[in-house]
Amino acid sequence: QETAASGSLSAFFGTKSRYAEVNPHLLRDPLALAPAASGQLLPAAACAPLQLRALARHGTRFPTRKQILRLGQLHRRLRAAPAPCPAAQRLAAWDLWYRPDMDGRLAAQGRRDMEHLARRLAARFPALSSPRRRAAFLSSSKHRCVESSAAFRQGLPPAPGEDMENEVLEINDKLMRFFDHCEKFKTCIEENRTALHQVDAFKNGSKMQNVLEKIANTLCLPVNELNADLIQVAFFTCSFELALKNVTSPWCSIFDEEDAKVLEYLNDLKQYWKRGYGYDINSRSSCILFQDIFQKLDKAVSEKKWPLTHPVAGILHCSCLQPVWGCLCLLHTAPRWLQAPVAGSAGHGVGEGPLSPVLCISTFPAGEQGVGAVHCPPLVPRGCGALGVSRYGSQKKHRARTDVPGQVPTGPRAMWQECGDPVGRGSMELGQLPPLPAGAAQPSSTDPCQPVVCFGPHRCWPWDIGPKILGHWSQDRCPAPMSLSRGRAAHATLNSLLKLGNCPSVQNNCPSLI
Ligand SMILES: O=P(O)(O)O[C@@H]1[C@@H](OP(=O)(O)O)[C@H](OP(=O)(O)O)[C@H](O)[C@H](OP(=O)(O)O)[C@H]1OP(=O)(O)O
Repeated sequence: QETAASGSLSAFFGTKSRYAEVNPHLLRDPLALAPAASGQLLPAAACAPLQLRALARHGTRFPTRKQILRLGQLHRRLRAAPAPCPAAQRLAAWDLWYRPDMDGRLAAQGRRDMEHLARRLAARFPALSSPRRRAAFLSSSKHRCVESSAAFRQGLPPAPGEDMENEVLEINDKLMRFFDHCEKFKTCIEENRTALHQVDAFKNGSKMQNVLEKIANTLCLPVNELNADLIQVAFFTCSFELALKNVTSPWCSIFDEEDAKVLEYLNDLKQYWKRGYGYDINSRSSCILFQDIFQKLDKAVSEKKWPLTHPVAGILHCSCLQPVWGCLCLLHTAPRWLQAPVAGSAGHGVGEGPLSPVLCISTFPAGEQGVGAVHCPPLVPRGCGALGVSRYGSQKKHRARTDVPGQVPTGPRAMWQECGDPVGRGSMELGQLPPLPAGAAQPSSTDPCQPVVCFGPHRCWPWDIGPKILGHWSQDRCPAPMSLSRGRAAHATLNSLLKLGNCPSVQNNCPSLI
């Protein structure tokens, strides 16, 4: 019965899915290459790859500290008052083997994931991974990513006569955890308590309440002792036990498929509003990585040198892959999400299954017609039409995106230009700014992460100098500019602006939150 439970739930684990979920053949043979998807345009055999940039999420990890502490809280509650319900008894007797210091660390399964991934990539691109060519590694500073990079290296053919220990591993959080370095993202989304208001609304809505009541009943607990976070961690534990130990945990037995859909939707909502199309800055925060990739690919294409430059593997987080996918228009798209009214309804808006862990892009030196960007299986793009392999040039310049957050990407818009547009949606024109005070930095025209404050449609300033510039403006004429009150930095700026009596009439460069 429990095996059946885990089997039917595993389609709803979202970002916590075990990797083989998207490629079930890997359960039988972890080195088997996925067959080409039907209709996929693969590079002609005559094409020789020039350069490979792979972005991969780290291998299977333990839960983060935050989730382990939540699980401990629920487990303690179940142990404190052994209930007459069999499910509660089973869970109380379950061995809580996670410790807070496991905090998202790479697990043994994660090391295998990465080694096997490298071996599959090497088999797919033999010319790029020959022993003569050393790979370079970029990694986020998180231990799970650093350890994943080492495991990935183990899977590549050893370079003869070279000391693998001395190979290049660059820890680069500006590229591999770009969201931590994007001021606008931090201000408007990360530190802004209202940015995920739809997630909070869903947690407190009727769909979630139904799940809470069912589980409370199953566990013989008062419903007011449960909440969405506790139920979610119980569900995550079901997924972690499957991914880490390949077992069906007793935690799975308290959920049925209807509950799983609601919990999948809850996780999807977080990803959508924090990493996906919910806000433009989510994908734009990845511009620095996006540009780095395409600049290096451009160089490889223009130089067409042989032997070729090193393949570069970047090991990072799901939270980084999703914005990059957003830039490339590869994320599961929004319409089904948005059809679901916000508070308390779900079901039909549920996401579309597990996210793929790897995006890799490579270029082929066959001239304009043959230059291609390859999205390694198992990435199945949604919402932008069939895209297994696409022309490099069109991928770079013409990925369709929408101007309306959360809607289906439709019209073509040059990503290059988007990444170079600091405010977006035409709300800033540098040429029309009033003169900057002596010594003040001009807002960068290429950094979408730089927060700016706008006064009037064409008067935008770097966040920190706005108040100084406008100190002389007239007082007492402004209604409270509510649009500025988002996020900690926004509050700080707003306070100083109000003291100065200025009238910030447009926006703080945060996306609209309603
Ligand atoms: O597991 P959670 O819920 O703690 O969320 C993880 C994040 O923790 P946070 O929400 O910031 O406390 C976590 O953030 P940190 O790297 O710990 O700052 C990651 O973003 C993680 O993604 P990945 O597994 O590293 O690819 C996140 O995992 P996903 O949400 O991508 O599954």
